Amino acid sequence: MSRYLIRAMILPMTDAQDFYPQGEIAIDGDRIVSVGERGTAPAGFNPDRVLDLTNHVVMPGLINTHTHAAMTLLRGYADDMPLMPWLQEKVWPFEDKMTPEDIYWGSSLALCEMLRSGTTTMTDMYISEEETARAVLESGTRALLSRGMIDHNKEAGNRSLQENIELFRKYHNAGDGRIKIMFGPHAPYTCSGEFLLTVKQEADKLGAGIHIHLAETESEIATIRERYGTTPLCWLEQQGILGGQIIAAHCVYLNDAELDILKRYNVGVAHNPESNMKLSSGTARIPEMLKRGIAVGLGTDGASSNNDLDMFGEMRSASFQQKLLGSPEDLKAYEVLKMATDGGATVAGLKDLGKLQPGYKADMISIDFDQPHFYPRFSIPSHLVYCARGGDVRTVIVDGKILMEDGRLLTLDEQKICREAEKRARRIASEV
Ligand SMILES: CSC[C@H]1O[C@@H](n2cnc3c(O)ncnc32)[C@H](O)[C@@H]1O
Ligand SMILES: [Zn+2]
Repeated sequence: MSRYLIRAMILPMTDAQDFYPQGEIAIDGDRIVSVGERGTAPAGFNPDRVLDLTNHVVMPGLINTHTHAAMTLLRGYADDMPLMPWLQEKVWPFEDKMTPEDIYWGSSLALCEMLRSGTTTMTDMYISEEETARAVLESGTRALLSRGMIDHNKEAGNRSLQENIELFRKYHNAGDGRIKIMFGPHAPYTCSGEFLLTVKQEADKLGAGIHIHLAETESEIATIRERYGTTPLCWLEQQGILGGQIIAAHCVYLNDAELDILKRYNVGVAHNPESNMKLSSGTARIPEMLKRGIAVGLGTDGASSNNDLDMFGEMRSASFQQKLLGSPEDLKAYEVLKMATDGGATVAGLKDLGKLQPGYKADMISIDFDQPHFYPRFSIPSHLVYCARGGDVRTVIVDGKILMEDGRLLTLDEQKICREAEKRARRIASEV
C-alpha cells in the first residue's frame, strides 16, 4: 500500500464548475484522501512518491459499461453487416471454435487496449468468463463480469447458468473487491421466459445483478412482437425480471412509456453509440433518458462491432450522433464525460467510483495536455470529448496502484499478448 501525492490539472467530475488548474491529489492505499488546489493535502501527509504530472489533466478512470473483451480476437473478421446475420453467419461460428485459453489471451489484449486508452473498469459478458477474470486479476483493473447465457435448449441454458453461479462463487469480490460478478442472459430473443426467470431467481439468491442486451434492433422488436405480442422491455416486465440491479445494453428502440418503465425499475442503460452505428442498429434516445433521470453509462460493445475499445472515441461519437439527429445542444461535453465516469459508476452499482473526491476509490488517469491538439485551452471538458484520443492517456491508477506510467504498461506483457492474440485468431479463423 503506497501513499502518492499527484500534482496536475485536476477535473474531479464532482460538479461542472470544479477544476483545479494547479491541483493536488493525495492517495493513501486504495482511497483518495484529498483533492484540491496545491497545498490542500492534509498537514503531515507524507507521500512515498510525488507524481509530477504538470501539464497533464487528471480525471476519474473511464467506465466501459458494456463490452465482450475477448472479441478483440474477432477484430476485422466480420465487418459491414447488420446484427443478426453478423452474429449467426460469422460471430457465433467463430466463437464455437474458441478455447478457454483463447478467451484469456483475447481478454488480455482488450485489457492492454483499455488501459492504454484510460478505461479502469469494464462491464463484460462472455463465454468462459473465468478466463476473463484471470486476465483482469493479472492486469489490476476493475470489472463486473458475467457468463453470457443463451438457452438454445434446456441443457445448454442450465449448463451456462451453473457456470455463472460457479463464476460468482469463485470470483465475486476477488482481487481486493475489484471483481464483481453479475448474471448475463444474452437477450430476450435468445432466452426463453422460463430460463430468464430461473436466472433472475438465482441472481437474487446471491444478491447479484443482471446484464442483458435489450431493444437493440428493429429486427429484435419484430421477433419479440411476433413471439409474445409485446415489446422486449414489456415482456421482461411481464416475466418478473425487472427490479434489483439490471444493466440493459443498447436500449435503442424504446417508446416514452418504456422509458418510464426503465426509470420506475431503476434499470441502468449501457449506451453503445459506435456499435449501434456500425451495425446500423439505430440511435438510442439518450437526451430523453437523461431528462427522466435514467442512469446512463457508455460502452464500446465488443471489438468486432466497433472496432476499438477507446472510450475517448466513444464519447465523441456519443455526442456527435445525438447532434446529427437532434440539435447541437444535445449531449454537451460535460454531460458525456459524466456518462463515461459517474454515470457508468451508477449503472455498475459502484458507489465510490466515477469522481475524484475524498473517500472514493483511487481510480484515475492522466492525459498529456501539452500537445498541439489541446491548445488553446479554452475548455478542458470540450478538449477531452472533442479532441482527445485514447493514445493521449499517459498514467493509469486503479485501486491506488499505478498500472500505466508514462505510457508504459506495468502489469501486462503487451508484446507477448499481441503475438499470442494474432496467432490464436488466425488459428480459430482457419478452423471455422
Ligand atoms: C453469449 S456471450 C455474449 C454474446 O453476445 C454477442 N454479442 C456481441 N455483440 C453483440 C450485440 O451487439 N448484440 C447482441 N449480441 C452481441 C457475442 O458475440 C457473444 O456471443
Ligand atoms: Zn454486446
